[in-house]
Amino acid sequence: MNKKISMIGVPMDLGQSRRGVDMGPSAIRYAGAIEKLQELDYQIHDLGDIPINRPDQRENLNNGTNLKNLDQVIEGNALLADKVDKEIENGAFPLILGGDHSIAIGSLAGISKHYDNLGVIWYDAHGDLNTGDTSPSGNIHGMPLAVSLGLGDERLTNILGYAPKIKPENIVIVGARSLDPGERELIQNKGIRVYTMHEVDRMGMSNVIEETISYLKEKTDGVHLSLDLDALDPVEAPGVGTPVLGGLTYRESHLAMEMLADSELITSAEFVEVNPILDEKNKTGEMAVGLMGSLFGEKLK
Ligand SMILES: NC(=[NH2+])NCCC[C@H](N)C(=O)O
Ligand SMILES: [Mn+2]
Ligand SMILES: [Mn+2]
Repeated sequence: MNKKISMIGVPMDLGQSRRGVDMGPSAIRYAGAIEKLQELDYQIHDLGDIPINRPDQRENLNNGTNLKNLDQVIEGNALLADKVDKEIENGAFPLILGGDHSIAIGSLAGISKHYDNLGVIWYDAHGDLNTGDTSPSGNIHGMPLAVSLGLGDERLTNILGYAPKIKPENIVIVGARSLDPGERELIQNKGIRVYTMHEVDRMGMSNVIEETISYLKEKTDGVHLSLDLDALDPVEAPGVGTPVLGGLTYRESHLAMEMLADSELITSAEFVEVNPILDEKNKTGEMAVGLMGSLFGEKLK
């Protein structure tokens, strides 16, 4: 793995409706992310947080659409995309801390520029494959994967001036258990590979990740891990804004991260949706750091 990591916080909470997820980057740092990675011999450059324009009085600048806070989400993601782009150019591994999942729009915009066939592992209870037309909520954090496929509002899909960012056959979703009708249709039509909780239960995480690795290995030249903490079961990881029962365990997730570390496939990553206001003593932030450790090669022997 690239030993040079650039850490970028994105205190974004405008892609959804619950306050507090803007404190996610602080919670993850406070749980010891930098120390953990230093212990593993990485050289960490913490770039601090991207400034997010969050007026106290939420104006809901929808810009004539049903997408909540569209203007501010675009603004924040454009800044993030630029920063990520530059860090990769400098030879660093971008490690992005959220913030709600809408920030994957900016991450992927900045990352994918550098690859012909970027793979994406979307570790999430949700598909985040909605567009303005299919979204039940208007929350942009339910749309970043669709946006990255080039679907939805052009101001989102076109960040950094190109689209699409990724190809459907280069995506693997793991842990899904809440998919809206429009998302299911898209998965079918585009042939996106999804391991729902049903497959995880039947096959076991070990086989799921083994298949994921061999599926992506052949055709990608880099793989981004987008890890939404709500992939984990909310009994274990309560600090998330859109919890869904029946999720992945912390142990299972560790195994997944360890196998990904061994594969040496991952070239960028983000940890999103940690909401310390909804958490219990920063437990979810600590889990994010624990999983990060495994992803970056932490071993007991
Ligand atoms: N990143 C997330 N937690 N996304 C939750 C999305 C929930 C729902 N599918 C929606 O579109 O509103
Ligand atoms: Mn989710
Ligand atoms: Mn998500």
